[in-house]
Amino acid sequence: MPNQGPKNVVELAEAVPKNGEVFLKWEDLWVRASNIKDGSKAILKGLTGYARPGELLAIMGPSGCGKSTLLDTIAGRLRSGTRQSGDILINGHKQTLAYGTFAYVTQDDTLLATLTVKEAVYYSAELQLPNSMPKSKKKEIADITIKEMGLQDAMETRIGGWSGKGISGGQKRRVSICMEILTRPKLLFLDEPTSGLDSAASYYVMKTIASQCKGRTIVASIHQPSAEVFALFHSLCLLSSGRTVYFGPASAAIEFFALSGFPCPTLQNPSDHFLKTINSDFDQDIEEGSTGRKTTEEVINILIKSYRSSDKYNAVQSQVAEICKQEGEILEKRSHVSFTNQSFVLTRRSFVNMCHDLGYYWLRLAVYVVIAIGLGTIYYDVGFSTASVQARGTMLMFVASFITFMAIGGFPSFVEDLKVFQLEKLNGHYGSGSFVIANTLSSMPYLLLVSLIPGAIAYFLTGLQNGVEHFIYFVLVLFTCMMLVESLMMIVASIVPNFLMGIITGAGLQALMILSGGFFRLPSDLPKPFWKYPLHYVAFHTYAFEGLFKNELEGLKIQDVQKGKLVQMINGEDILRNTWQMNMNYSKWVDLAILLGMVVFYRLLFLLFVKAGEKVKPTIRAFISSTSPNQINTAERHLDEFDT
Ligand SMILES: Nc1ncnc2c1ncn2[C@@H]1O[C@H](COP(=O)(O)OP(=O)(O)OP(=O)(O)O)[C@@H](O)[C@H]1O
Repeated sequence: MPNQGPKNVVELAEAVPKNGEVFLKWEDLWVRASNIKDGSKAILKGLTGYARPGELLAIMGPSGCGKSTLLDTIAGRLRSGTRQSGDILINGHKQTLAYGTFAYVTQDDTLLATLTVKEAVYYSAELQLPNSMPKSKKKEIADITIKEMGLQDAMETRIGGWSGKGISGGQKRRVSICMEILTRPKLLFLDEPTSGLDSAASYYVMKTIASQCKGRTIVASIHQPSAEVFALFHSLCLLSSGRTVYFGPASAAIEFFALSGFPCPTLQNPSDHFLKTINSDFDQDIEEGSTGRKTTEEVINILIKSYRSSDKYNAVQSQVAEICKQEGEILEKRSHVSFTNQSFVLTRRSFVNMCHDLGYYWLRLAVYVVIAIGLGTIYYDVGFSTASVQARGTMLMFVASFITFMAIGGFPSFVEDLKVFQLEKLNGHYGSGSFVIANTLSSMPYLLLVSLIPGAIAYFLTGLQNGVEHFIYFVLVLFTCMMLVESLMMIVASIVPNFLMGIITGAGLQALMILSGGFFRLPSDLPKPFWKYPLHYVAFHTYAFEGLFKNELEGLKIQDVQKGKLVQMINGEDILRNTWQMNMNYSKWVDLAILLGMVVFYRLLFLLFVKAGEKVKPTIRAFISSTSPNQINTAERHLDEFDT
């Protein structure tokens, strides 16, 4: 049975710290969106309503009527490009919803495709449930929640996504809900929790959600609920083009429509009737009692007028005034799992994800092995003649630039990771620092493998300088360069929103760095502005070429043979200085140290960009809400009111 009944819910409620109940009210809420193409338009037009503990409030309306915008606005996560005005009070106070005081299930399912349902929920439980709770208890809560969402049969199935088929869309929806209700939040927002679910699954999911209402405030936007699901709602907020058509007890909506002249036909699902009546996207005339047919726009206006003159409207106003008077507790931010624990759990999760995802490293390993064999056969046993100097140089250049360049191949997988991170960060599960640490640590063993195996094949087939130290140095430079390319791509991903544009940008940046690295044009021949200063010194390829060349030629004697006779032995150091114009004032280890320093710098830069985004967005939001009464100016209001 998917629903384990209220017993488990009560047990779980006791397992998490008890917070106070949450009363939410919004009054005269206006939201306008501005974009270059359409100019400025009102999305929400003077909405007033409330949500109370112990109740499930459903926001319904045709597609595009503003359901998600209303949820986002009351949850304090309105997207950029929008302005709002009006009051939103939580327990009678203007307060920002902090971590642990609420949960938000978004409309899109952003999940790690390679994890199984069980893994995804277990890791989420470890990340969200308090440090003090034993691991066994966290697992128990995760198991119960999985069962409540009817996912017990899919526990061992991969979630799946762009890289392969996994659970169904409806099951993904349930996994997303599952992960957000693990902490049994006092305030829960759900944006279309039943989209993609069949009618039975919708019913069970909504029944589970409704069964958790005790002491909790739940607001859900919903499309087309069945009659059985509709019966689970306590209150209904019906919207049309950002205006309230009805707000009040869900059970009284049928009567309201009937009294307004649009009775629900017998045997018709009430929610179907409501949505059909107020959907102006397909302007069909609607029969109204004895007065004949009306356009949908006319019908909506009749309903809005009818609502504003009804006792339901007055009841909402007095309920809102009542809630305003109750000065309840300020919601306390729940403490996060410790930073060390977050990093540890995320590292494990990321390691498993990388292992399961063929595209992250395994495919790259296979391609690198093929390329390494190719390199090894082309430069097979390169020898010690003067001709070998050029061969060694081009072979090392290929390794330092083109092999590392292909580390870009992991970008699509990283972009998927980043989406999950951004959502979980928004929901407050963990911070950017632990994500960066986890991603760095989990990728290291794979990068080492990807550098070691193909590196060894290419190194020994080519017959590069003998000695363990030389080989280890070669692998370390390859490993560090790959980390650098990955770090560079992380920075690109945090700035460029689109994955194709990200690949093009990352490839372009690397091409510029390869050009200025001192191989294709010797350092002294590089044009001074830009190519030499600063690019030659900024490009990591400069230090990679320098380190690998020094590693190969220092201590090596090159035989200058002419007409079968050995004319002279040339010192590798002389070749480095005179032919390749290498800076010999410092050792190859300094080059490696510079490369490692760059890895740290790039990762910190990524963290900074993510943090900057984190800081800027709330500041903008705070600015919007602090100046909210004047944000939508009077002229705009008049225009919108005229519209309504
Ligand atoms: N930031 C924005 N900029 C411009 N327009 C926006 C913005 N956010 C929302 N809109 C527009 O506002 C309207 C309402 O959007 P919203 O996502 O709230 O609708 P919805 O009722 O949740 O729709 P659906 O049921 O299809 O998800 C839509 O026409 C949408 O295009």
